[in-house]
Amino acid sequence: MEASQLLQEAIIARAKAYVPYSHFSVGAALLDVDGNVHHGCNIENAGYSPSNCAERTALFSAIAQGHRPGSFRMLAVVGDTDEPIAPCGVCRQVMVELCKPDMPVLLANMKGDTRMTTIAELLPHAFGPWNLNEPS
Ligand SMILES: O=c1ccn([C@H]2C[C@H](O)[C@@H](CO)O2)c(=O)[nH]1
Ligand SMILES: [Zn+2]
Repeated sequence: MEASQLLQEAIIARAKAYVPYSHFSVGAALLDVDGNVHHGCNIENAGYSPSNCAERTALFSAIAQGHRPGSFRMLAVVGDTDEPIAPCGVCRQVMVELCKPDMPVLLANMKGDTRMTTIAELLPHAFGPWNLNEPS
C-alpha cells in the first residue's frame, strides 16, 4: 500500500475522533505486515488526562488484535494543523516501544502538506526496552 493511500485511511479514521473538549480531531492509520490497516482516532475524557491520542489508539488496537511489536510497516497521522502534525511525546515513546526505529511515519495536515519521517527521527536517543536489565 502506498503512503498516500494510508493517509486517506488516516483521514477516514479522523472522522471517528471523540473530541468534545479540544474539538481537535486527529486520525491515524497503521499498516501491518499483512497489508491491513488499523484506524486510530483521539478519544477524549471529562477527566482530561485519560484522553488517548490517535496514534496510540491505532497502535494499541493493532496489538490487541494480535499483531506483534516491531511487525508494523508504516504509520500515517493527520490533523488540521498549519504544518504536518507533530505527535506528542507520549505517543513517540509508545512508537519506540512498538515499532522498529526505521519504520516510516507520514505526518500530514488537512491542506495536503506532508512530512515523511521515521520513529528514530521522531524520538532520538530514546529510552527503550533495550535499556532495562533483564531479571536474572
Ligand atoms: O499528534 C497528536 C496530537 C494531539 N492529539 C490529540 C490529543 C488531544 O485529544 C487533542 C488536542 O491535543 O489532540 C492526537 O491525538 N495526536
Ligand atoms: Zn499523542
